[in-house]
Amino acid sequence: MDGAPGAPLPREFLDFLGENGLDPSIYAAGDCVPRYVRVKPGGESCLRELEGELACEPETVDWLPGFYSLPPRVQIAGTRAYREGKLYGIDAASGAAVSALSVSEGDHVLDLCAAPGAKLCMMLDALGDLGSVTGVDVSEHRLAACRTMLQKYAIGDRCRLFVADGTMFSVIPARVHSYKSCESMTNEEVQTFQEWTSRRPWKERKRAARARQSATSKPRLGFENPEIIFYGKHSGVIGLTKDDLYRTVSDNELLNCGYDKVLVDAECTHDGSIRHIQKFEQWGWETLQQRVLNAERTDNLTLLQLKLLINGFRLLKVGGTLVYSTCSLTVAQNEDVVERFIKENATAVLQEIDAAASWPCKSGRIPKTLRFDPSTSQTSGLFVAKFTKVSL
Ligand SMILES: C[S@@+](CC[C@H](N)C(=O)[O-])C[C@H]1O[C@@H](n2cnc3c(N)ncnc32)[C@H](O)[C@@H]1O
Repeated sequence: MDGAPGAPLPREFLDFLGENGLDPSIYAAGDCVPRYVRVKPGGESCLRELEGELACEPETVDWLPGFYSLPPRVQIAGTRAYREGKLYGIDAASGAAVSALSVSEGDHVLDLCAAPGAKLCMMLDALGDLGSVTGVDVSEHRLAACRTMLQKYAIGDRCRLFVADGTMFSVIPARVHSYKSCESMTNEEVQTFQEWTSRRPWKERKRAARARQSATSKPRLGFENPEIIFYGKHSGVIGLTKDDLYRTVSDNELLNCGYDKVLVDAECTHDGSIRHIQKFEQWGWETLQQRVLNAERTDNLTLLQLKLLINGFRLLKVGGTLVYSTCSLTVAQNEDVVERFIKENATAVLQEIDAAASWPCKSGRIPKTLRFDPSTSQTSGLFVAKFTKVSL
């Protein structure tokens, strides 16, 4: 298989699609899927300038407010609007997954697989002047990129970021801490979190370096202690003690004080992402075998996806909303995971995504779940399921 652009997909990948009941023709749209950008609320004036710089007109995405489509091969990184943090690249199907969560002012939101963070940025914009977003990712360097994004787009005020295993993460929402912190603040001896700065005091940097060193000698997955790597001014962290921040509550208490909204945008084989698949033309098709097609990896992934979904749901309050999404189109990583999850979680109920009536997607194998496929949606491939937690 040569690496020429537009080269046919390799036999192994076609076999993978066949085994998973996927029609290879959905990839035929690959070269025509537009590039999407989201303009930050209030930044729409940059569109005229963008049109001049890119010599093409950004087209409004009718079904998704704030989104614009551009020709597939346009590069936005050199534009002024991008450099000045007025827009960022995010696929429209990803935007739909966030939209399905219906984040509103005052919500306390958990993003359990947050990095590199385009969806997290979109959720922060929806928060307004109240609430918080807690971003979690197991990959420190990917989450550091997410922190850079928050700083670039100046939207991190109500956000906190934890390097942690999402299958075990247990930090409670910011509103629960703030109640407790009033009591703990009376003891001046207790060390509390100060305003976040990238320039940490020498002692703290030394401690973090020691922690990092010992972490590299242990496998990262399975670690139990989350590490906070960023918190904004109004994220509810300042003034807390470490004990307060990392205080856990029982599963029963979580029913009342859990997160209002949870996004589980789970790690997956990325086979629905046409741009991701195209990258293997440069990386070499043999790496596709290891990173996408390997059956053992897929089995481990489906287990990871289920565990992430179960833990995300555990941290959701009664009446709250959880969205599960992947950029794989295989049934094993989507409907099968959803089915197993519902079977084991009696309080989880699938919800209709009302806004989807105008979206260019199809129903998944399970009613109320959705599939965006590149050929019909003109977006990257994505699966979305929305749940609520009912009390029994
Ligand atoms: C599909 S990406 C998330 C994309 C992200 N939501 C966005 O919009 O930019 C999946 C992420 O899951 C993370 N991940 C993998 N295993 C994890 C785990 N056990 N806990 C938390 N995050 C995990 C990966 O590091 C990766 O960043």
